[in-house]
Amino acid sequence: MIKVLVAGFKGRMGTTTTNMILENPLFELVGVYSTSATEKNINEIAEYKSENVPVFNELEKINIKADVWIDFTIPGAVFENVKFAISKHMSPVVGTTGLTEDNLTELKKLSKLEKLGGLIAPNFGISAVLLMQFAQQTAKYLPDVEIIEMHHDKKLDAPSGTALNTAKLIAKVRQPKVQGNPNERETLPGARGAEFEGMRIHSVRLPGYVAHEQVLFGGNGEALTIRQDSFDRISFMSGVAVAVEKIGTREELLVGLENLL
Ligand SMILES: NC(=O)C1=CN([C@@H]2O[C@H](COP(=O)(O)OP(=O)(O)OC[C@H]3O[C@@H](n4cnc5c(N)ncnc54)[C@H](O)[C@@H]3O)[C@@H](O)[C@H]2O)C=CC1
Ligand SMILES: O=C(O)C1=N[C@H](C(=O)O)C[C@H](O)C1
Repeated sequence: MIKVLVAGFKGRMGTTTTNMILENPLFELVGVYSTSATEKNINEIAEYKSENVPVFNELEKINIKADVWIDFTIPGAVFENVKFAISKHMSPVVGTTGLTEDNLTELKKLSKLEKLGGLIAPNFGISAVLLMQFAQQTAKYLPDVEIIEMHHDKKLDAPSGTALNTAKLIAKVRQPKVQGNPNERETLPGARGAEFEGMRIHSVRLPGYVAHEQVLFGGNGEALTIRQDSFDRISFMSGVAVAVEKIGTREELLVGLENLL
């Protein structure tokens, strides 16, 4: 069985992930971590009363060994968490957003030194992975593009990791260009959204939403819109399970679930 630790286990994604790990016969939950936890064992939580899994609320006090460290925490914590996991030879499987390019470079270096597989996935949902691939393909032919991401109103970061990654993938293949009227002027600041390499990214936050993205392409007298919707956090779980199963066969840190599919 693959031994798993879930960091951020009390959060929206952490709870769904903890349940998935407990239900999957290939996985064994050997520890959970959250800085906000007050319990010593997960069985103090009514929903998990028949389980026996230690709870940690400080990184340095984590004294168990897992094969895989799953991280769904917060942008401000993920870098230190992943460095810790790698130093203890636990393969990181990370959904938390907010890692910078410099962070990624350092984590890749550490994984290589440790000869340890790991995955950072901006999105574990297959619909989002496909959307990013289709968008990258489309941008070769329709370079005028705007991205709209829509999320629940508890989300901390904007734009979403998925939207930023979509823009990065598109930027790799499209001719650099600044879109819109060169003389355009915002009469309300922010009206044109965030700018990434000439593309605009718009972030919507509303109750009732989970995670959604539209990529809009415009051409001469035509347009193409690509959209994906995660209506439920269960949509991310098959991607997380694939990553946990396969990451032990790798010896480097990968970015993007498509590398394991
Ligand atoms: N890659 C993907 O497919 C997905 C990624 N996400 C990302 O995952 C992250 C978590 O999202 P949610 O579960 O919605 O957030 P959440 O706010 O519900 O959960 C975060 C949890 O982390 C805990 N936490 C805070 N600091 C911590 C630390 N230093 N160490 C351990 N735990 C800590 C909090 O107490 C909280 O319980 C976000 O960055 C989000 O963008 C969310 C959904 C899918
Ligand atoms: O915070 C979320 O909910 C999500 N975060 C990730 C992101 O920022 O792209 C993945 C998904 O969009 C859900």
